[in-house]
Amino acid sequence: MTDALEVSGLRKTFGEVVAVDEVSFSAAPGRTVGLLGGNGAGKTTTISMLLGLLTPTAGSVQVLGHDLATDRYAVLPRMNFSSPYVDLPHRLTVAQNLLVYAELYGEPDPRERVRELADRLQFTELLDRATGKLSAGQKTRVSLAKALINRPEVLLLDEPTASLDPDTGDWVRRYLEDYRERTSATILLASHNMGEVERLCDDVLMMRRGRVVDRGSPAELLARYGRQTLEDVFLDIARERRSGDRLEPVS
Ligand SMILES: Nc1ncnc2c1ncn2[C@@H]1O[C@H](COP(=O)(O)OP(=O)(O)OP(=O)(O)O)[C@@H](O)[C@H]1O
Repeated sequence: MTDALEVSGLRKTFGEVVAVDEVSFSAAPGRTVGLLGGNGAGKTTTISMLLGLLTPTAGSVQVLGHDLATDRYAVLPRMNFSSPYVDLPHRLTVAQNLLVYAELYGEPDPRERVRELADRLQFTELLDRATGKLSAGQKTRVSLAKALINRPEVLLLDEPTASLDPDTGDWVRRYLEDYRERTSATILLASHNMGEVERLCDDVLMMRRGRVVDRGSPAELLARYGRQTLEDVFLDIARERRSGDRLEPVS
């Protein structure tokens, strides 16, 4: 079976700054891969290259069997993303913004698709509000609706529950689990929320200064570091102690 995502030797430099270095991983259809790392670790830069928004300095990205560098238009309609860093136009209402995307993706009945998503993600009462006047949490929900509008087979999520209160955050996580179950979508999730990563991800890549410094399923990582939570594993990696070139967990 072809992997839905296949990333090989990905590298991105901005002048002197090496933002992403030698990142390789793959994800089979239906799997969820987590990107974990502190501020500046390279998560957003990696996602931007997977979307074709940034051109890699080196390496390759295959999505659903297509090389993103040469064949991106074959695959962009089948993927989508949400990111707190991308703002929708403020003056348009939520419905107007989402309609633009529904039309762009060629939905046969764009208005019905927007109504359906607003209903599913429980923000029907926001449809006629100006997008710029929404709270951060409301924007996050609308951004998720935008990400799901074309029923993506590959979904890239940068901090999907940022700014959500715990109850709404939990609701979004359940929604994503349900979406994955219904569609077998492949999800790449960058998050600072360790509980979220532990719950949703089959595989986790731990990033530090642009590199993947450890990887495995949440259970494997917990066992390897002898920790109870991914948060503790994360702290071990963030406060690494090196022996030669080997990364050793801090006891
Ligand atoms: N356009 C740019 N020009 C110069 N440097 C950049 C640019 N974009 C990112 N960087 C640098 O690349 C590195 C990785 O940044 P990136 O945004 O990918 O990290 P991140 O893991 O998403 O961090 P955060 O958790 O804070 O969002 C950082 O050192 C950042 O300053």
